[in-house]
Amino acid sequence: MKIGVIADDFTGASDIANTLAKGVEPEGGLRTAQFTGIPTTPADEAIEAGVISLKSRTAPVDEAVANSLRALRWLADQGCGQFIFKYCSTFDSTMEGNIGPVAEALANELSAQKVVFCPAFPTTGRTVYQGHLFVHGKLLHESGMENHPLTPMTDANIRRWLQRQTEEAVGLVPIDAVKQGSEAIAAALKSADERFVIGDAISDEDLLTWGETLKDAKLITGGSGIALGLPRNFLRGASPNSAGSVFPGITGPEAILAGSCSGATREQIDVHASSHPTFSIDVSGVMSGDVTTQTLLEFFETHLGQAPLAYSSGNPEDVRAIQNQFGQEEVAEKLDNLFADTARELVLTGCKRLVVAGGETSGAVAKAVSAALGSPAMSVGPEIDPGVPVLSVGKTEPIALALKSGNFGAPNFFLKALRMMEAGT
Ligand SMILES: Nc1ncnc2c1ncn2[C@@H]1O[C@H](COP(=O)(O)OP(=O)(O)OP(=O)(O)O)[C@@H](O)[C@H]1O
Ligand SMILES: O=C(O)[C@@H](O)C(=O)CO
Repeated sequence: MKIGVIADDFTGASDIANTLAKGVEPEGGLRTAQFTGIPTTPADEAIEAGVISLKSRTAPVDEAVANSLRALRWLADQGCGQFIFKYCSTFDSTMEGNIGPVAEALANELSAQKVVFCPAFPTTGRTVYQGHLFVHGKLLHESGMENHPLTPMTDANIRRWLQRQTEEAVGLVPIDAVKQGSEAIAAALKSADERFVIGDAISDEDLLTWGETLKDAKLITGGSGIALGLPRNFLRGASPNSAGSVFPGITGPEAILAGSCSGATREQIDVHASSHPTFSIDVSGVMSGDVTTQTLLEFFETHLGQAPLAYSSGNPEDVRAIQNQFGQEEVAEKLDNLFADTARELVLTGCKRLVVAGGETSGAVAKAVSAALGSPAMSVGPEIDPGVPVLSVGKTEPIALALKSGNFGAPNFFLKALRMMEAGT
């Protein structure tokens, strides 16, 4: 393995696995596998990029650090020489962490002198300018992310935000240096007094320049965009890598589960609901035990073949009200368990295509599904929408899985995902 990625959630892992598998023309991408948690056995030797999906974004700091270090050590054992700590393109974290403490631990373990932080992902509207994060041109804290149920982002100045989470001083490589090219970035990095440095980037071209600059960096941190230019560092001069280009279609029973409360997911639910059966999960009912896995399974069974969708997603006021009544962690845990148990039962009873929306929700579901199928490795198939590939899990009778980050995907994402799973490449 050449590149090892430690991703702090499952949709983020899928996102960067997609980027590494796709690469850019003419070189193409790397043979990439996404793992559910930290594998206990060595990886297939043909894999060039390994992405470990953790559920560490909102875990207690100590747990996030310990698991990230374990992941790093496993990836190092597989031969990786370069490591990426992948977090959200909206820098999802709290005042305490987990981005700062995890990055510190990884940097210390690798004795990395300079560590770049670049969440930019321009294709999905995330850009970093003068250390400020924008989402589709709006400052992060005015983009809707200020209402996130678990990690409300209330400051677009990510240099200041990261500084709250770490003892290391945090600097900036501004866009002027990036636009001048790789040598100017390298010089700016060298002359920066700080060990941690926010990297500006407002276009894919900027990210490719960063990729070239970071050719020999041991540790890089960011969104999936920062990986855009990395495969070509390994593949330049070789024939185009077509390893990931064949993905057999998977047909059969389908289900859609949405736990994300983001604006994009709620719009996708509305679009889907206009012509497909949907089940709105009553969260108070889940808390009281009136709504159970069985309730959801009955809904899916009744609507098999019609692209049925069950969702808990609510608007910010409803989410706040329910969290005030029952507690944020209690609600999240109950919903995660509900989605995980439902997914496990669905897969064990023949579901072949499963679409999931939301990072935490996807983590709970993907863990349950790969445990049910006895397979931690998922292979990366075609891209449905930017940042979301089709995955296949299981060796003999694989199922297709899509793990959609809350804010990603076109309004018709759910149907598109089910269709692409059938079509393959
Ligand atoms: N109606 C609801 N009320 C309160 N909390 C909810 C409700 N529906 C879902 N949640 C919780 O909100 C959280 C949503 O997080 P999740 O990571 O799944 O989505 P997201 O944050 O939009 O996605 P991403 O992390 O990919 O951006 C989960 O913990 C989920 O349990
Ligand atoms: O970077 C992103 O926005 C996504 O990959 C993500 O991390 C979603 O949870």
